[in-house]
Amino acid sequence: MRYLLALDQGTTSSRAILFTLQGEVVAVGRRAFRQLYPRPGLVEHDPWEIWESQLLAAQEALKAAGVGAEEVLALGLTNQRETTLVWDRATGRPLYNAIVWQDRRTAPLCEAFKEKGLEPLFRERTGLLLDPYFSGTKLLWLLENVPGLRAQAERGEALFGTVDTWLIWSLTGGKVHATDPTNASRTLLFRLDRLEWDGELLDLLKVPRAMLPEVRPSDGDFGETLPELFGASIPIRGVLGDQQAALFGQAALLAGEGKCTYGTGAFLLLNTGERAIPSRKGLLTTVAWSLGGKATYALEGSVFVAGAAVGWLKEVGLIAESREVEALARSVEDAGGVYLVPAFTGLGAPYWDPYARGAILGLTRGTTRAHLARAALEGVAFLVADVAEAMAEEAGLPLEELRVDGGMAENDLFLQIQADLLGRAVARPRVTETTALGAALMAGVGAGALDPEGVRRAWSLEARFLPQMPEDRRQALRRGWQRAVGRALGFARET
Ligand SMILES: Nc1ncnc2c1ncn2[C@@H]1O[C@H](COP(=O)(O)OP(=O)(O)O)[C@@H](O)[C@H]1O
Ligand SMILES: O=P(O)(O)OC[C@H](O)CO
Repeated sequence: MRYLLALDQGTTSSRAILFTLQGEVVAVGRRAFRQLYPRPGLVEHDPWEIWESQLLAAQEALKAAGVGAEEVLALGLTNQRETTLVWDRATGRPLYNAIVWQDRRTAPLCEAFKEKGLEPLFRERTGLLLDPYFSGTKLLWLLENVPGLRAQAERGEALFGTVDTWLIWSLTGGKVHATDPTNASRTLLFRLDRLEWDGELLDLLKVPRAMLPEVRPSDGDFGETLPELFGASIPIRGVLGDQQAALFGQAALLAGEGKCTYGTGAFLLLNTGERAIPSRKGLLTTVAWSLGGKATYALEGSVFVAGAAVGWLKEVGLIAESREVEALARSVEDAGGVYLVPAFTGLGAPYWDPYARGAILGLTRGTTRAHLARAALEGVAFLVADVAEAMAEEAGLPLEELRVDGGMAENDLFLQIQADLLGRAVARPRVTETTALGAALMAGVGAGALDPEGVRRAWSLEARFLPQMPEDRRQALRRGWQRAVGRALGFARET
């Protein structure tokens, strides 16, 4: 029993990593799946593709390591959050595509709730805002638009889940319908202080209670995988949302410690300990994890587009591969006065405008591909700097150093830009798959083989980026950025 298996179901790929109990990577499996964009602003995944890609990735990791399932102590599961699924209890058949966290279709629904003055109630109970990002209005949309779904849900025949719940259901062959508080805390249906579904919010969003999963602690018992999947059954002992898993995997275990993960989006989380700190500056209050039923909270700044901006550069043919962006952006000293606001799916923290759209400003005849590439990297770094500033003011806990991970954190130039625009050090650990590491370590804790100190021991520094930009230059750039954001806000409202 020497291994922990992490399943990391992300927005663009499903990964599985086999770790030793000390948090060393043994083998990796990875499968991409399709992104479905039925109309501008809509983003869906096929639930079967989520499941199949995740299963194949896990089988691939075990095979690559030459390790049998009976040697795996426990499985930890982590996932893209908020993405909303519904399926049939009897057959396990999905009743619609998964509506992805980036999807903006419920902007009008959110607006209607806001007009009724309900945002303060949602904010106080759930720590969230009324934005299409979260599961609650996506589920309401499904209940109102999928023929027959509401009646099925009321009879307990249709189930709701975020991606963790869908995968636990699939892994256990439909025996377990459960989630954990970190995932539940992203639905707009869950009370932060009591760690339970909120009856009043369920009524407002007209969600039948019978379709909701049971909420178990992040280090709880989530059943066992079907033996035929991996050759023997593996206990599922850790479940948490991917950003919270990265916070755990970055060993940000104490209040005042934080991290930013740059995957498809960028998510800055600050551990606030036992205190759930309400935000007035566009941050979210969320559950970091619950260990043995005791919750640790976090403040979160959610930036919807990070690596996805680099993905877009690829789609429009400016680069052939994501990693090429670094050399291209490095070939110029600065962005030449160009600002790229990556509001492709609206803006999240701290602006929260589902009608914002991407914008490129400051173009001249001298603007080159390289300037655009650099402006894309800077746009992400500016948004994270906006979030970090709000966070420092609100929590009264200034981040001394930002721990970073995720696909985009492989890019040294980007991390230097981030340190410069933040005016703070940025630290990259040796294991950058911290999301998977966090899930594996949580499973180790759930299985009784590790304590949180073991998590701290698993972290080590690989590189540190120190701010080098003069303060007056930083301020001037950030003022230019604010002007550019002002132009992007509200752009899609008319359409
Ligand atoms: N060298 C790089 N520079 C900038 N962005 C990169 C680089 N390598 C990968 N990315 C971006 O990182 C993202 C993938 O990161 P990952 O952590 O795997 O995301 P997710 O978990 O959201 O699927 C992609 O959007 C990709 O464009
Ligand atoms: O798939 P990622 O890593 O971009 O994470 C997605 C977030 O969980 C969305 O809230």
